[in-house]
Amino acid sequence: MTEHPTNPNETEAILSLKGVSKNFGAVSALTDIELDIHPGEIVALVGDNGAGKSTLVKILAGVHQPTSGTIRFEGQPVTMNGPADALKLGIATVFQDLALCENLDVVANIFLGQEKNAWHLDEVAMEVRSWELLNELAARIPSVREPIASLSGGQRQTVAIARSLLLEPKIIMLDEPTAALGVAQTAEVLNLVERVRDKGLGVIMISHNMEDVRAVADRIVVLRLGRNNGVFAPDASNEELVGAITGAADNAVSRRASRLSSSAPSEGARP
Ligand SMILES: Nc1ncnc2c1ncn2[C@@H]1O[C@H](COP(=O)(O)OP(=O)(O)OP(=O)(O)O)[C@@H](O)[C@H]1O
Repeated sequence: MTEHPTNPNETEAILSLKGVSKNFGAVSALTDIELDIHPGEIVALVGDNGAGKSTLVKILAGVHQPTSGTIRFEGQPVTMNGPADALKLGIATVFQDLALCENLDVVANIFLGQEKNAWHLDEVAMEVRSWELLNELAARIPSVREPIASLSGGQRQTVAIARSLLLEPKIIMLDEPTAALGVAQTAEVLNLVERVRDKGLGVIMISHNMEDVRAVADRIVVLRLGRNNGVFAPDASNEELVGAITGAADNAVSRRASRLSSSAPSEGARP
């Protein structure tokens, strides 16, 4: 893992959640979530199916509104009534489906949804900006005039990430960016995620792949049944992470946790 320039603990959080809950009717999808994201850090959000990861990402993307709790952006409490509000604040999201148009080329996809932008119809300016964004990510795209249909899974993810950087966000959320990618493409996308972090953005990455998470994350935040269930350093063992994710009652993880709770705080799990 590359060294990053700022120590998250010394910088103010860009995004800070306190006591965020979300109910869908009688279903409590999230309860009292606490989460801080600092500039220049990758926070992995992990949890089993139904743990609340997507709900949390949708709240931060402005798709859902929390039932209660406070979201602060750069210290100010904010309300996001829709995805446009999140984008305007500087929170970009790359959803798992990527939302790319197969038949359009890379430039058109990067500028998709920017129809009202002054430069939208300036083909040369758009192409130049597309190359800039891709070069910043050191992305390997053969031509920005290729239709998306001819690109690999990793290249598509790259285009979707480049597009999310167009509006110069401060936070980027990536939902399973390496799902369904092969080994080499996964490595390439993880390098890309690190470059986004090294630009000083706060990155939230949802993943089910603990190897990927440990490879790039600065902190691993576990959700279980809609609640915070521990924050781990990337050197946490698989056993610790799986224990927190599944809540396995009698295993090395729970025994370690009870041992730790009766002694001094440790560097490892902080449930
Ligand atoms: N629109 C909705 N209406 C009702 N319940 C919902 C809605 N969205 C999510 N839920 C419920 O909220 C809980 C959390 O779901 P969520 O999709 O956020 O979990 P997840 O961690 O993203 O799971 P997965 O890894 O399977 O995507 C689940 O019990 C789910 O059924």
